[in-house]
Amino acid sequence: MKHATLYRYSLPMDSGVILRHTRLVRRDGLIVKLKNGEKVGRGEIAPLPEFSTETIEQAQTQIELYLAQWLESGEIDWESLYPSVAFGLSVALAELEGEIPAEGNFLAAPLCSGDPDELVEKLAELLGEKVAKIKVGLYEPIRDGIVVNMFLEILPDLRLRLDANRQWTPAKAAQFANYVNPAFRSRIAFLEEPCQTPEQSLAFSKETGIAIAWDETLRDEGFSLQCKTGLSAIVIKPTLVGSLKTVKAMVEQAHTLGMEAVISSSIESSFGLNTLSRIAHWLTPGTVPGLDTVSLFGEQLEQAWPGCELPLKTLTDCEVVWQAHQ
Ligand SMILES: O=C(O)CCC(=O)c1ccccc1C(=O)O
Ligand SMILES: [Mg+2]
Repeated sequence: MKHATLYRYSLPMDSGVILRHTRLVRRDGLIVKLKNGEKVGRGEIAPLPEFSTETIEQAQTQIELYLAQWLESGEIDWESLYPSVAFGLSVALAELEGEIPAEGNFLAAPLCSGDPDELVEKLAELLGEKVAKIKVGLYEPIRDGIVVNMFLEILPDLRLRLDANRQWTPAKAAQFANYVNPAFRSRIAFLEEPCQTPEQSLAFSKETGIAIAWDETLRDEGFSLQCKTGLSAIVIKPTLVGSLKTVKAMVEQAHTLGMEAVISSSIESSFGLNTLSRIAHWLTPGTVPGLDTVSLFGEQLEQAWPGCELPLKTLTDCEVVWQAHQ
């Protein structure tokens, strides 16, 4: 007997979470639970406002339709699924078959504001590679350059991931680089999306010697991954990209081209982050994932993130919005 249950959650966020131009006050998402005999599999469907093309309402309507089809025939037309639905459903099906190893990689690269004391404290606790992520592009590029240079100067074993989310013109990107000592630039593991277009970002990397990474570019219409001078990594957000099969293909393609592939959070709940840490350990075992987002929440869901002491809501506390069996 097959059984499907869809839970809807709504978790409070920490006050300061801003996504592009929207304050994220609550995080809404779905947990799909599949049962087939004694086997159980669960996945999270959580389109991210300002980044996903689909809304939570559209995702819920679609998964309800596809769960009915799964119960009836088991057939799924993956091409027509929204990325967040494809990812969550593919995880639940993979979990049914025990395909995703239980062990997770919880050594997430700490996401830092610009407070040196906070970063020094977080890094002291880090086991493994001392790599941290700093968002740039929110203030003047000169300030960003001074802050990044300071971190690299005071912490000689630190490597930094930076992320400008395509905020800079070429001139602003050059201003930023001018304040980063050339001797330190090799410890910038990559700068995600420095400029408004991929072409400008590649030119920036060639001019400054600072390695870059694709994040938003992976989701541009008609994108295909190619080896480029200065392009050292891709940052894969499974909730924004699609099914596990699609994610695995992207990781394998990046590795074949000699690039790093980073499994990255789309601000899923602690339940979803636990799943992503297992996928990261499974598909990208030599790479620190970008999953340090649980502290953006006011509450955890079903599975706590290691070391996080936020209150834990269980699935039984969530609303069942759809269920059926065959
Ligand atoms: O990648 C990480 O380390 C954390 C995830 C992250 O930075 C992020 C989270 C939500 C939306 C966009 C981004 C981003 O990488 O641009
Ligand atoms: Mg990014």
